[in-house]
Amino acid sequence: ALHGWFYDCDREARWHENYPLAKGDNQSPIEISSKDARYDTCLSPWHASYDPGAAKTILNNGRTCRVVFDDTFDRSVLRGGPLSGAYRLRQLHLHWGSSDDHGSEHVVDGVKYAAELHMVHWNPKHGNFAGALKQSDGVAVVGIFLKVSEIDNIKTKGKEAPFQHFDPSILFPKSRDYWTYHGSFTTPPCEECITWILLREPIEVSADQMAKLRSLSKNGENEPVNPLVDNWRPPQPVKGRIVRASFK
Ligand SMILES: CC[C@H](C)CCC(=O)Nc1ccc(S(N)(=O)=O)cc1
Ligand SMILES: [Zn+2]
Repeated sequence: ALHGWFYDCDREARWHENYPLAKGDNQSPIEISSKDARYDTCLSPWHASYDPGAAKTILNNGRTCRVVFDDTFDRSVLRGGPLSGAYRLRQLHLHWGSSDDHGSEHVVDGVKYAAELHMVHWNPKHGNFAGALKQSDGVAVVGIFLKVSEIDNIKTKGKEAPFQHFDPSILFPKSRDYWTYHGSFTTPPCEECITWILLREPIEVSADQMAKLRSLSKNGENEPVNPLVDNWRPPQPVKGRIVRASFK
């Protein structure tokens, strides 16, 4: 992006100086209050059909760890839930803290999770991703909370899954229960083009896996080490938006 932007607190409050949308009325993330969410019986279940062969690369862009997928055709798609039509999976990435007690972007009943996984999909009826960003129904992001499992007292050996055959639907928790609301990118330019689908059930990751995330650096090779942690935006004003729940 032309203008650099940063996460440390006071800097986030200044994003709007170069990215006016950051002060919009539909910004993300938000605080989810489960008691204020409205159970909507009309909400249908969401379905993902992902092709593991669509996974291409994993990269550290200095702001997050991102896995990109081939989205040149309807190869890995998300449909149903609050969405109409099939949305193409473009990339997934994470936001995490410097310790297990914070790191997620959305906060649920005051609970911050250690990390939050975002699976970013776009609506092909808008031609391409850049076009989809300009539409309020252009993008759908599935947000999945990560909490550190208790079983971490006993060291578990993590398996390395090759990314060429990586099926992201393995990351989905058992329950498909979700909250949905209309919001924005949580990083500049903060377009308000996102239908958020936040899964209620977090998935468990080991302390080793969290430590792996925290071992990534913001800096490039042969530069002073600058740990890539705390890459989360704080909750933004709800401004009267309704959060719907797919469950009672
Ligand atoms: C304007 C073009 C844009 C920089 C293209 C790159 C991109 O995909 N950005 C992006 C995607 C998802 C989120 S989030 N965290 O899921 O809301 C935040 C930013
Ligand atoms: Zn994100």
